[in-house]
Amino acid sequence: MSQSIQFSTPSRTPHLLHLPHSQFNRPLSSISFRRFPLTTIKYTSIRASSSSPSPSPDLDSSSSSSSSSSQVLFSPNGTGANERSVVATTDAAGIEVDTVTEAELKENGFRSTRRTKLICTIGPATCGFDQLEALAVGGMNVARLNMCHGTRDWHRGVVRSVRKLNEEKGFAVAIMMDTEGSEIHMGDLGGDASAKAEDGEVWTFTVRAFDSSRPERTISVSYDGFAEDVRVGDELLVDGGMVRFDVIEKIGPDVKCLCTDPGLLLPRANLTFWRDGSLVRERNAMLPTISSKDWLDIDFGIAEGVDFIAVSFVKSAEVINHLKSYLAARSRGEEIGVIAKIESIDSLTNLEEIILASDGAMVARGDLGAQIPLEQVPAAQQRIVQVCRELNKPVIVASQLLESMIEYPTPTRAEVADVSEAVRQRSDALMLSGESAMGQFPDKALTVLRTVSLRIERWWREEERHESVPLQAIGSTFSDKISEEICNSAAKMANNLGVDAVFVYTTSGHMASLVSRCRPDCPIFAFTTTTSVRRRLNLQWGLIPFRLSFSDDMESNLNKTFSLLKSRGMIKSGDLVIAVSDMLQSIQVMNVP
Ligand SMILES: Nc1ncnc2c1ncn2[C@@H]1O[C@H](COP(=O)(O)OP(=O)(O)O)[C@@H](O)[C@H]1O
Ligand SMILES: C=C(OP(=O)(O)O)C(=O)O
Ligand SMILES: [K+]
Ligand SMILES: [Mg+2]
Repeated sequence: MSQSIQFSTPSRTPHLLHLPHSQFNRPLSSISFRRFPLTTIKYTSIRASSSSPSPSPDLDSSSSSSSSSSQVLFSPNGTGANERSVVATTDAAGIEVDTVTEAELKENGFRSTRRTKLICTIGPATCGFDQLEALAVGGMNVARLNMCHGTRDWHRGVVRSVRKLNEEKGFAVAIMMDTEGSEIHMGDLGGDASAKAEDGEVWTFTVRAFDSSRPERTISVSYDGFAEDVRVGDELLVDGGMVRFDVIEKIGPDVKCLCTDPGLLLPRANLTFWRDGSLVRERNAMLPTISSKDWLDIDFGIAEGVDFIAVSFVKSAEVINHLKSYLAARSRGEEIGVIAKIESIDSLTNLEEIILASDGAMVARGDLGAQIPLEQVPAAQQRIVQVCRELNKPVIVASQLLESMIEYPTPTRAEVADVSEAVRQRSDALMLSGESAMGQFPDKALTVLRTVSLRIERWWREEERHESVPLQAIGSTFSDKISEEICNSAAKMANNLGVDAVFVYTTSGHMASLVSRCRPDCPIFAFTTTTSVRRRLNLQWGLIPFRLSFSDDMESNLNKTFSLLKSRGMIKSGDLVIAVSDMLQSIQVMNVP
């Protein structure tokens, strides 16, 4: 027996309504001012136990709007080629689930699942198929490709391996392509892994390109205007201050610099120059956010079907809108999410409008810390996370989370505290950069993110620190407002009733994001109809995305889901579930039969 509230609209669920006037049978969208009487609140009860406990052809055929693959339920991190082939060949009802999630749900129950999502930058240390699989098994939700490094062929190889992993093992690892952007950076050191600059040495930074090997103590610079813009007396910072130089002389394309803070120069390291204590950024402001090379990379991303494009050095909402319309015109069908990287002063100035225009944001602390004083970075992080939460956009905290693990197998205590803080702020995702791209311990670094996330999330729940921050209303259409209210209520009910899980049935993924935004205590099982939406949902806090074909008949959907999940031991009779749906705009509370 379930208890339910349904917000019924005639266009969506005509069979639920008993409307007195024929005008009410007009589609919702065609009625402008008289929407309120159309929306009825209906208390009804649905028997969720009316069908057999195991999947049956009848159950599946009841979802008439579904595609022929309606029998297959994909979980977030699947495995089991055997089961897949059974499904493919017998067309029988089945479930595909990876050993990691399945074991987690079976052994420890719903509550044990990790809510914070994990992103790994893929590089030479992790680009092999087995290495990628190890990351997926270790909890990687999103693989990031930094187009600053590597060739397109190299990146294509990684994209295809991740896709193969998803197809063969049932994972839903999303791919995020990160643009190079046109800020100033060093060249690639002619193949050297690094170069050591010592105190008092004079180095040459030049806009000349080298045909053969790199001359001693010479660094090429990506930006042609460099020698022109820089002045004698300026301070030159590599990677926001990892190495420092004073500009002492300019000779044509060459700029002579005296090393004042020694350190390791890494290929393609970011360069900033400072004058009288302030960042010089006049010329940077004139560089395009998306360079011509970036546009080629974006075309590559569209062709390879990446899930997200992260835009480096965003300055305004305009560039995000521009890219989004480009993507809408080019990427037919499959949507690509645009993530704004907040890593410049301009992006902080225009934060709200940038985030509003984007599909998510990244706190890119590496470059941000080179553009604003380091002591301001934590407050900026807190603000970005908060604004994203308010505006319902996923937010990623990135860079140097476990930097020491590039070289060492265990993190510093300060790094663990930093990861904890990002989890405590309830950001959607944490990102590894060098730790997974070229570090010596990528799997161990991922394990640290996983275990720290789990522990801090548990602590949060044990302390019953339910959110007191009121979330502002964001829906613009009446239908969106209803969805938002349903999700807010569902999350509140879930906490108050101590339910085991919220189930959300969503086609676009929007309803799932609204539940995620409330950060309920229990995990959120998000059922969606396409693999691309399923992958995109994998970036958002608390969502365990499944692909499932479903109809607008919630009773049938619930019965089917219960059967499929029960048959694999992922839920059991008596578990308390709240189900919300965006087709029906309903909330139902029930025990699994
Ligand atoms: N595709 C790649 N190929 C080679 N090296 C890479 C790749 N991606 C990342 N790396 C290495 O990992 C380091 C850290 O990655 P990331 O933080 O994304 O880049 P950056 O240091 O340029 O901001 C890079 O400096 C680079 O040495
Ligand atoms: C994530 C960042 O960007 P990238 O690694 O591309 O410089 C950053 O600057 O923190
Ligand atoms: K980048
Ligand atoms: Mg950056």
